[in-house]
Amino acid sequence: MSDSATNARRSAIYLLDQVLGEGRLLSECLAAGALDRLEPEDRARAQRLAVETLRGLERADRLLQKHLKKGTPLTVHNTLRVGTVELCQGAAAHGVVNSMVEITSKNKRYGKLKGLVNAVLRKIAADGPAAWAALRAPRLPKWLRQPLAQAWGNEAMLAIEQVQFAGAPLDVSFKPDTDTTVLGGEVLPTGSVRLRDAGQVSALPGYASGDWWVQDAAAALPVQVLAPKAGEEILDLCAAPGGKTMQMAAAGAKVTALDVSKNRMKRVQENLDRTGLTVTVVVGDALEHQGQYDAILLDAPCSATGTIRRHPDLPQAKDGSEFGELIELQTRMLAHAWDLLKPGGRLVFCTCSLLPDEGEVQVEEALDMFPDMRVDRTAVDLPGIDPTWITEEGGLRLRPDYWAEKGGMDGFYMARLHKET
Ligand SMILES: C[S@@+](CC[C@H](N)C(=O)[O-])C[C@H]1O[C@@H](n2cnc3c(N)ncnc32)[C@H](O)[C@@H]1O
Repeated sequence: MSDSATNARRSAIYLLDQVLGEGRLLSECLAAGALDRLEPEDRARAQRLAVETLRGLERADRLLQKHLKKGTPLTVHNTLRVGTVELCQGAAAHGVVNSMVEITSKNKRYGKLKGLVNAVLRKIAADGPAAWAALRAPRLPKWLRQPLAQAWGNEAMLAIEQVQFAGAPLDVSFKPDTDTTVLGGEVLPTGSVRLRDAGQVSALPGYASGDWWVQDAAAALPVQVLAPKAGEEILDLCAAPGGKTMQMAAAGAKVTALDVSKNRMKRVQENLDRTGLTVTVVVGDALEHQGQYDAILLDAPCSATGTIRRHPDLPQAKDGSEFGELIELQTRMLAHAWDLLKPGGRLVFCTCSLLPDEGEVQVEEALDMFPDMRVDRTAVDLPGIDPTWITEEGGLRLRPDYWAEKGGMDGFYMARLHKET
C-alpha cells in the first residue's frame, strides 16, 4: 500500500495531467472531486505540490530537458516535474525518488519507464537544487506575455513574473467592529490584513465565528470605491463566491446577490451563513435580471489574468481563445447594468484582469456610448492608493507588482460610474 505522501504526489501528478493535457483549471478539477478520496492533509499537500510545480514549470523543464527525449509521455514528464520541484525545494531525495518510481511502476502503460524516472531524479537530486536557484523567474507563455508587455512595458512584465513566482500571502477582510488583531498579520495600507504561512484557514481564530473572510487586498477595493451605505438597495450582478457581497452586506446595504452559477452560489450562501450576514440570493443570468437599484457592483467574468500569482494553472490551461467572447459579454453586461441603475445612482465596473480591453477600454467605450455616464475619479482616491495608479479616464489600475516587497496584490481594474439625473 502507498504511503500518504505517495498518494498526495500521485494526485498532484493527476492534477498536472488535467491542467497541461486537458486544459482544465485546478478549480474545475477540485470542484469535480479530483481530491475527494484523500485525507484533508494529503489533499492540501497534493494541491500545494501541483500549484508549486505549475509555478516553477519553466525552471523544472529547463533542468529536465537534457535528460529527456522528445515524446516522453505527459504523465511521466509530470511525475518528473513534481519530483524536480520537490527536490529543488529541499525535500529528502530518497522519499521523493522512491515515491515517483512507485507511482510510475504502477502505471499500466508506462510502468517500464520507472528506470528512467529513477535515473533522472537521482541526477536532479545531486545537482538540481544549485542549478534551480540560478534560473530566472519563469516567464508567462508568449500568447499572454506579449499583450501584457505591450500594455505595461517589459520592466513591469519582469516584475509581475517575479511576484507571480513568489506566490501570494493570504489576505483577509474583517467585518466592521471586529477585533482585527486576532490573526496577527500585517495591516495593509488599504485596511486588509495580510498573513504569511497562514496554514489551514478554517482553523484560524475568528473563522468559525465569521469575523472575517479570505479576500485579496486588491479584490477588497471595488466595494470601498462603491462606498455602500446602510439601507441602500444594491445589486451585486456577478456575486459568487461572495467576498464583495459580504463587504456590502456588512456595511448595512440591502444587497441582491446574483450569479448564474448555482454551484458557486452555494458557496455564497455558506459564506453568508458563517458570517451571519443576510442578502437576497438570486441564481440567474445578469443579462435577464430586471429592477432598479441605488447602486450596482459589476464584477464581470473576465480572463482572471490578474490572479496568476494565486492561480498559476491559468496560463498553462488556457490559450486566450475565449478572451474575445468574455470582452463582448462584459460590454453587454455593462450596458444592461446601466439600465438597472436609478438616475443619480452609481455603478462600479471591475475585473480581475490585466488586459486593458477588460478594463480601461471597456470604460472608455461605455463613456462614448452613454451620454448620461461620467467617471467619478475622486472615488478611487482612497487611503493607501498611490495616485499614480489612477488612470487617465479616472479608474484605478492595480498590478501584481504593486507592493511587491509585501507580496504583491492581484491585478485589478475598477471605475465608479455615475448616472446623471
Ligand atoms: C469575477 S467572478 C465574481 C467574484 C465575486 N464578485 C466575488 O467578489 O467573490 C465572476 C462571476 O460571474 C459569474 N457569471 C458569469 N456569467 C454570468 C452571467 N451571465 N450572469 C450572472 N453571473 C455570471 C460567474 O459565475 C462568476 O461567479
